Amino acid sequence: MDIVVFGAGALGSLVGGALAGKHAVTLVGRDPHVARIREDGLRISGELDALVHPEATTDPAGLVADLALVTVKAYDTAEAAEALADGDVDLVCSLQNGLTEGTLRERLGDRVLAGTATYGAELVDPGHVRCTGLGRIHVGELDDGGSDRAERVAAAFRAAELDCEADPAMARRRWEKLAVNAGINAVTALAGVENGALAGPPGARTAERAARETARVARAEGVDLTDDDAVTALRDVVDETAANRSSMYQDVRAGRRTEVEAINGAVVDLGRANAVATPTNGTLAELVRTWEAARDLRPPDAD
Ligand SMILES: NC(=O)C1=CN([C@@H]2O[C@H](COP(=O)(O)OP(=O)(O)OC[C@H]3O[C@@H](n4cnc5c(N)ncnc54)[C@H](OP(=O)(O)O)[C@@H]3O)[C@@H](O)[C@H]2O)C=CC1
Ligand SMILES: CC(C)(CO)C(=O)C(=O)O
Repeated sequence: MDIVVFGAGALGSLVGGALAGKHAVTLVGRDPHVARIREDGLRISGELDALVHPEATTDPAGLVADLALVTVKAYDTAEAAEALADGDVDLVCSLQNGLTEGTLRERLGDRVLAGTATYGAELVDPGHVRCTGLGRIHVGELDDGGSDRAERVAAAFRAAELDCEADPAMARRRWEKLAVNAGINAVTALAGVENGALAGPPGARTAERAARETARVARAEGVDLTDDDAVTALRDVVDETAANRSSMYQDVRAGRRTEVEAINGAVVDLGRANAVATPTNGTLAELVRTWEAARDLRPPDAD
């Protein structure tokens, strides 16, 4: 399968590098990371160990592939969609956090599949990505149901020894992941703690309130996700990734813009549209925005 990975940062390099052992992979990213890959290959360390030689480019124009994986940060999704629309890709699958598939579908139509990833990845140096935790990738149709094309994508991932399955209930899966991220990411980023610090009070209280709010918004959107489902998923991830720093914590430590708008901000926006109160997500979003604003990391049109 010819695969383009659009956004060869941490997650894109890990997944794209793993796929490169079995498929023709092109990573689309930035220098110096791309330049190093072209010179010496891509080193994968940590829970996975490989040296692979995928194609790599900084030029997003004219991409041709059977499958394009989208692994840019949520706030770069529209730009990724625009670049892919100018190319010739049969299928597009997001592995991003946040409900980004709508933005992709607006520009790319029904070529877009939904996806979630719980592998942990950190970019160590140009040309070197570390797998900080094994996880699972789920792919499927945005509006649920079985899907031959999702099965083909999952089989291609499994052929490269990635843990992946096609999920006929991706709407629930995406909202469950959003509830987990709404609970973990902002709390760990603001408190400066690893995920395991949310295993008990006081952190667990805030995280679980945010997850429950997200489940209520999911149900208002027609997705069958109970409060208990959301809290159980949160607790499972806290346990499984206890030593991990969440991606938002990593962004804060690095002084980078976060994905708060696609996570807690999205819960608040969709809650407002459905008359569902989301006070905890609202407070978490405002606190992260305050941190971003103090460092001039907010987009120009942000309030
Ligand atoms: N890292 C992880 O463990 C996990 C990440 N995720 C999700 O996956 C997504 C990606 O996360 P992560 O890999 O950590 O983020 P990174 O910032 O490491 O990777 C994104 C990369 O895409 C690049 N990029 C953005 N736009 C373009 C463009 N137009 N052309 C070329 N390159 C571009 C970025 O470059 P630049 O910064 O210079 O714009 C960056 O290198 C996020 O939604 C995240 O929440 C989900 C699960 C786990
Ligand atoms: C599941 C979790 C919280 C693991 O850290 C994640 O997806 C992230 O850090 O963005």
